[in-house]
Amino acid sequence: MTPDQYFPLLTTPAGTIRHAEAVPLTQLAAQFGTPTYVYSKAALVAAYQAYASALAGKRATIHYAMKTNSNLSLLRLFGELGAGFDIVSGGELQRVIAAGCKTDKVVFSGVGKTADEMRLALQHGIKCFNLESVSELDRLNAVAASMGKIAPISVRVNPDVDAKTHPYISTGLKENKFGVAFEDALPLYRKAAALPNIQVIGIDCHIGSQLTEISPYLDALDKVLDLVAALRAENIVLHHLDLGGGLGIRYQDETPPAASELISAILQRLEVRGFGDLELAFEPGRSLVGNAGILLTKVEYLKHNSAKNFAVVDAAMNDLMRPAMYEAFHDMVAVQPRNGGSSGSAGNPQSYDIVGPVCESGDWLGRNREFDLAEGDLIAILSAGAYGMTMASNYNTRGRAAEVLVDGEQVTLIRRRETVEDLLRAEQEI
Ligand SMILES: Cc1ncc(COP(=O)(O)O)c(C=O)c1O
Ligand SMILES: N[C@@H](CCCC[NH3+])C(=O)O
Repeated sequence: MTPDQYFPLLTTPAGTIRHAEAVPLTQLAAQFGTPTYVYSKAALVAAYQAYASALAGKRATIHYAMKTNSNLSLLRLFGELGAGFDIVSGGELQRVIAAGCKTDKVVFSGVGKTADEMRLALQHGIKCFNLESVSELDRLNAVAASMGKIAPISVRVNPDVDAKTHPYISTGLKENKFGVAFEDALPLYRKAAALPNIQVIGIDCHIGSQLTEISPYLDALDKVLDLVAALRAENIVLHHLDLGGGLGIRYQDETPPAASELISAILQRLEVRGFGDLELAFEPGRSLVGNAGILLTKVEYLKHNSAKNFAVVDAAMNDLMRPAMYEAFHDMVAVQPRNGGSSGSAGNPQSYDIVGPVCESGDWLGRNREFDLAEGDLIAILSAGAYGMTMASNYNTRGRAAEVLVDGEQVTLIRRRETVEDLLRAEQEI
């Protein structure tokens, strides 16, 4: 796997500077500073089109799971391409509105929806609430009644299948907090169908994230279809089937199926089981943005002791949480490889731990990486478009990174770097 297969990272003909599309990363660092998230419009569009073309001719909606990366410019781009959104908070709905996107293709997931969030979603006429408990159903019915509205719902079913992913990002097992246990779903639907301010419209299932195999999807689908059939027998007819998100990407050596392979396997199973007529919904996140983004960072210091070589960079766990949180692997490349080496390892390579300036031993971004480095060098951390900026924090009073969108030769700053004034403002207002 070469870096260009993760992200359109190009090398100049002279082999000296990596580019994001047509723009040298050195130029972006000089213009916007570091750390900076850089996204490729071409990569975003290609990832979306992979789903859209696999679903061409079908009644289906792609709801971008915006928790993955909720920058307004990305939302606008996906909205223009035809996407709806999967949200998990009222704040995310306000982002959809701020981006100028339609709210009638929004599905609302999450185990803890507040009454205020329900009200906001009902005011804006979202497509569907993906319900995760019986208490939530009662609350939604009451909120909708108080507004004189009917709330459209799906039940998010927890099919108890092993998604074969990291335990922290598996959501479809009994012990996970998500969804309604398979055996409780039918009674919940019966109850929902009888409530005056609820309209049953669909069924939903999301079994986890960073899935690299098709079989767990099909196992979940089979169980969900059993429920659809049981509901039909009781005259509870569903209009759509939402299979969630979860498709993995390649960070290192994973071999996830392409979106087209996953979708064709799902469509085939639906046909075989006699449910080819169901309208479909998907909630992809990571597979749309993960490999469309990098985090550009600068080496501040090289530090050596008898056990380790450290490259202290200006990005940290507060910018990219995934290594600290899940021991996740993110590949890295030198922006100006020395001596023509692709990762900067051709001259005097050494094994480095790439660490940030935050006061935690867990503040590392990569371990035992071969690099030929000097202080001041730039490193591109790959596969950083998903769950990067959205999980960033201000720990150590560090302003969050800038975000830049590249489209060919065109560069747009889509979020400026946070200043300390930004961080102090809410406290000084009191
Ligand atoms: C309900 C729901 N839908 C969609 C997603 C998107 O998942 P992914 O980024 O793995 O595609 C998530 C996150 O795992 C989720 O919780
Ligand atoms: N935040 C996780 C994925 C969580 C998925 C949310 N349901 C990650 O970085 O991989």
